[in-house]
Amino acid sequence: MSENMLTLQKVTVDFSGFKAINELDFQVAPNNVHFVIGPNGAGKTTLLDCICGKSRATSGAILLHGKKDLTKRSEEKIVHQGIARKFQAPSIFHKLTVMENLEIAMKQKKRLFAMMKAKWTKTEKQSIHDMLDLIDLIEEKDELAGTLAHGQKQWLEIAMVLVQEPDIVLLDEPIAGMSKKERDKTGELITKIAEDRAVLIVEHDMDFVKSYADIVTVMHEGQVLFEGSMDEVQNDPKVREVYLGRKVEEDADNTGA
Ligand SMILES: Nc1ncnc2c1ncn2[C@@H]1O[C@H](COP(=O)(O)OP(=O)(O)OP(=O)(O)O)[C@@H](O)[C@H]1O
Repeated sequence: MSENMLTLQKVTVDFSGFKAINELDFQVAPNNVHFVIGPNGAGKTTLLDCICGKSRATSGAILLHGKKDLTKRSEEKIVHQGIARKFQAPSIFHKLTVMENLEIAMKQKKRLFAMMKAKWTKTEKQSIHDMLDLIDLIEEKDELAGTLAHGQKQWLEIAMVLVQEPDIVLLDEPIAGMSKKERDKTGELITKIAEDRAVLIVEHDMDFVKSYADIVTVMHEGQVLFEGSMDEVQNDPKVREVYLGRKVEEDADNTGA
């Protein structure tokens, strides 16, 4: 059995007495597309925040490859150690080309000394080309990033995360605002990404989760309510009671059904 890549042991995130995450035990295994779902306020974003160092765990440990407790490390250090996050809103440089955006991401990975040498190595050039190929933006490489379609901007940002060669990629609602075609393409991209690393995704769109999940964790009140395949999740009475049952009604209200 493969060793877990990331392990959270009794992690608590306490905001002035309110525990958004409460003694959470949680694992992410390599090569898994791992979704986190749950009602509003369940602690999903806080989970990503404390893994990437944006919020601090008040107690507990976060271990990468069974060692290196990340709870005291800076966000920058955590990225260097192999965990990279893409936030919901794209933060690409609109006035730079697609290629230049990827080059900037690549430079962030290089250490200052290496950066001063300036020239790209053959391997780095190949890596940028592979990324453009992966996100299907080779033809658009010289276009300004600001002119790309919404989905293409999101894929570019995913590629900017990937050139940093993370072991784990964290994604926050990656398909928000996308067309059906863009969603399908994003799902395929995520599946490919997970061939070499783990992908942990917070998502509200259950059809998307169902199509691409290897494993689904349902959170509720800062803890794991249930974990398993999407079929198991959908058939679990506790999950239906606190989340999926309510969600079906909410989604129907939102679409006016
Ligand atoms: N910085 C903060 N200070 C105080 N409370 C916070 C802070 N960040 C989050 N919370 C609270 O922690 C709880 C969990 O929030 P979180 O954003 O992690 O939930 P979520 O599951 O991602 O919800 P949603 O699906 O609505 O995004 C919420 O009650 C939220 O109000």
